[in-house]
Amino acid sequence: MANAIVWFRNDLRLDDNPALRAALDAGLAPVCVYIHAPDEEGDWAPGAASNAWRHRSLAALDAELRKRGSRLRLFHGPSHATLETLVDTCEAEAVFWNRRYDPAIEARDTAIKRDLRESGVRAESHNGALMLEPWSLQTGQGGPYKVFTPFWRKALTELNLPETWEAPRTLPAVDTGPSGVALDDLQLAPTLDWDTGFWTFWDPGEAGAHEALDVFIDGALRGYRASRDRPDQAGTSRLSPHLHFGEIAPWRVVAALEAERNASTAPDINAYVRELGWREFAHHLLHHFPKTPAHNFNPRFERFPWARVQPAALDAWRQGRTGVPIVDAGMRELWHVGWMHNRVRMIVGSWLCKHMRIHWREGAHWFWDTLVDADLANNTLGWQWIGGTGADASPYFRVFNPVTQAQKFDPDGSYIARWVPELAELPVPLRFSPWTDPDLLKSVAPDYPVEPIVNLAAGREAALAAYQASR
Ligand SMILES: Cc1cc2nc3c(=O)[nH]c(=O)nc-3n(C[C@H](O)[C@H](O)[C@H](O)COP(=O)(O)OP(=O)(O)OC[C@H]3O[C@@H](n4cnc5c(N)ncnc54)[C@H](O)[C@@H]3O)c2cc1C
Repeated sequence: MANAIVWFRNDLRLDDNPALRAALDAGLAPVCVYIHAPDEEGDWAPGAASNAWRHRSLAALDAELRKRGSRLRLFHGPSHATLETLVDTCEAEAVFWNRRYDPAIEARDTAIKRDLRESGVRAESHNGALMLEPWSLQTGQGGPYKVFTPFWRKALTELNLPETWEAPRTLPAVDTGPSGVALDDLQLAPTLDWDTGFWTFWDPGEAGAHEALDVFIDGALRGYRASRDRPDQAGTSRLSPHLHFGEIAPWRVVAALEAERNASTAPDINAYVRELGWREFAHHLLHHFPKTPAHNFNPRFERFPWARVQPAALDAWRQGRTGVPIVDAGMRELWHVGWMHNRVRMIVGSWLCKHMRIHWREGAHWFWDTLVDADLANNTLGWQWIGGTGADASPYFRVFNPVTQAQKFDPDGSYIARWVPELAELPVPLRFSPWTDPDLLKSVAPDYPVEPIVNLAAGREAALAAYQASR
């Protein structure tokens, strides 16, 4: 049996893995490799939380491969040269991989594919991450979509999801070629154990992804439409890091949900699939507007008077010490868990970009380093949306009031009490705005800021004035 390199990247799974399947369908024995090359990711080398996740996910993938008689070989980049060496030393006829869509990676992969083909090697990339390729939909005028609703309406008419595919129970063992380096040599795991809190919440790897999906289907799916906005409840699937690392295919998620469809679950399933649609839209935008991770989608914001960054104020936001409980709860959840509820991502983002008037890029970079689901397409869309600078965005003049947001989405203050425990002794209404009773606040939580770092009303007015001035 001849060999093929299967180059794993953000597709750290065996089931529903089109590249692995292509190698097997071609009658080739897969040599499974992962190449660590963060300097090839342009300005967006993976952050610390992402690396911590990847370390465990690679270990899980290797364990799954070994159960089947194969193994994962790990290498340091550069990717191009490493693949060429592997083709020679493993006597491989072909290289298969699943596509990634980050601009720097797309450019790199295009060059690698061209060069491999020119040297007579079969080089093939597949879609392992999305329900629709980012370039597959066009507006009536022939351009990219910039608004989600028409994009998704069109996408629903074009969706043709693949059947799910189970990887074989055994895979050929290939002995030729280098065995690679040890996982620890990639230095992905943190040297200080700041991530210990993560692993009570998460189980990286394909089995963990399947488990998270099962938990969601047995629990939060029913009622998702309403509870997805409630950070005080386990109302969402928490599949985002699993989807980002490709530990589960989106079409497997949809197939599992569709199996539950009936008159009562249909609204929740439709709402969930629509959220997956935002993920598709984010990749569509990133593909067509590759500069948006660093530049405002809406060019008029190039003139916007963002505030000069005060390091102490930015640190207060990052560390959850702004004096606004729902903002601080979100930022502390992020630090402890590597994840934050979507509603709270919007609240902390609005606070940063509007009340503090700090450029959304600062927020995007902090999320990039601290989120286990950090994803260039989704993070860019999320920050440009909440910053008001994006394609289909919340307008800049819509300034979230963090007190009314907390009252609405954390009505008994339990999310705040969980992540800002020093405020748990306060009566519920005061947990939303503790500065309104400074004496009680000082007696209950002497170390908590007595007032917000930006006055709510004044910050809102200043943001709106800056917006007006830049029009
Ligand atoms: C400022 C900001 C930054 C964000 N950064 C990221 C990021 O780096 N990575 C990331 O995956 N998501 C990001 N999001 C989107 C969203 O917050 C997360 O996808 C969601 O909270 C993940 O939780 P879940 O899996 O339980 O979501 P669920 O509600 O269970 O949704 C299911 C899946 O749909 C997708 N999805 C849901 N909402 C969105 C959305 N608004 N945009 C794109 N895809 C979505 C995700 O893949 C998610 O796993 C960001 C949102 C904001 C406002």
